[in-house]
Amino acid sequence: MSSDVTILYDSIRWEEKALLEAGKKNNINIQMVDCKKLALDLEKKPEDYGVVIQRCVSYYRNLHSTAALEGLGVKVINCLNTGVFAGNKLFTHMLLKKFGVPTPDATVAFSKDAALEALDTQGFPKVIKPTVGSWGRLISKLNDRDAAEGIIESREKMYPIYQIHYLEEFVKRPPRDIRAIMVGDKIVAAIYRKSKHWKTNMALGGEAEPCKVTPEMEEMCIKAKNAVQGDIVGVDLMESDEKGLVVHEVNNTTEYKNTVRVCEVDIPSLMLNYALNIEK
Ligand SMILES: Nc1ncnc2c1ncn2[C@@H]1O[C@H](COP(=O)(O)OP(=O)(O)OP(=O)(O)O)[C@@H](O)[C@H]1O
Repeated sequence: MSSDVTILYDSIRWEEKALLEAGKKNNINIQMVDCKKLALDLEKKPEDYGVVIQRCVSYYRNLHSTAALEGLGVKVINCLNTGVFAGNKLFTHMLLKKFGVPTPDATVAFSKDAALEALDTQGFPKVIKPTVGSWGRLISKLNDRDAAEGIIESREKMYPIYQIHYLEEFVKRPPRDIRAIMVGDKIVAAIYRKSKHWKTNMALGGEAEPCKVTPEMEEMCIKAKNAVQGDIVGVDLMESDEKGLVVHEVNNTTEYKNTVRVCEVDIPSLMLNYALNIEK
């Protein structure tokens, strides 16, 4: 079967089902491909993919299947560079700075001792994040040296990626952050993620409310998307008491279920139409 758009997934969430439904509704010829069942002959371009919308949850599967398909000449949204850049909080931080997008101040340290020394100098609280990860996992607030010592020591026993100690200023802000969904150069919808916990992720029990898009927010999100060379991304922002809006993350395989629910915008149709119209 040849298709106009391929949805590449490794687990079917609400978002992937919604893309399939939107394809039917808009008469777009789409196919769903389970990446776990895929074996790509790297010597031969697959004929029938059309534009691929990359939806794999697994970081490694996502990155490597994008690399293979893009290398074979298939257009993938988002591209490999976006997977690499947006998939890593340190890489994103450097690019946001380069493109003039306000972002929380950060320090990267390459050993426990160096991290603790930086914390002793800069003070507390700080937020420590794995450079690769999502849903708020393994992100901790370091309130004092005792907490920092324990958390950083346990990270030293984990996979090498967790030994890259990425430390952010703790941003004082209202008890919420913002997720803005960008399709091309437009924020198609945005939500506040409110929570009693300092981590406002939906996966950790945050609640969604519609957020009004301002020109300032849109301009900042376009820059953030371009910084990581993205097409369809979720930009996460905080309203810092000191600095105003700051971008803390760009998601290259963004979830949008709650944004659709509270904003009533047909994001899956907008995504498919964008994919169809993109220059191949
Ligand atoms: N520097 C910070 N200061 C204060 N709060 C922060 C800071 N960084 C993140 N947070 C809070 O912690 C939450 C998780 O952080 P972040 O978005 O970086 O993690 P994540 O694992 O990539 O989550 P997701 O993939 O769901 O966006 C944010 O939604 C925000 O509420």
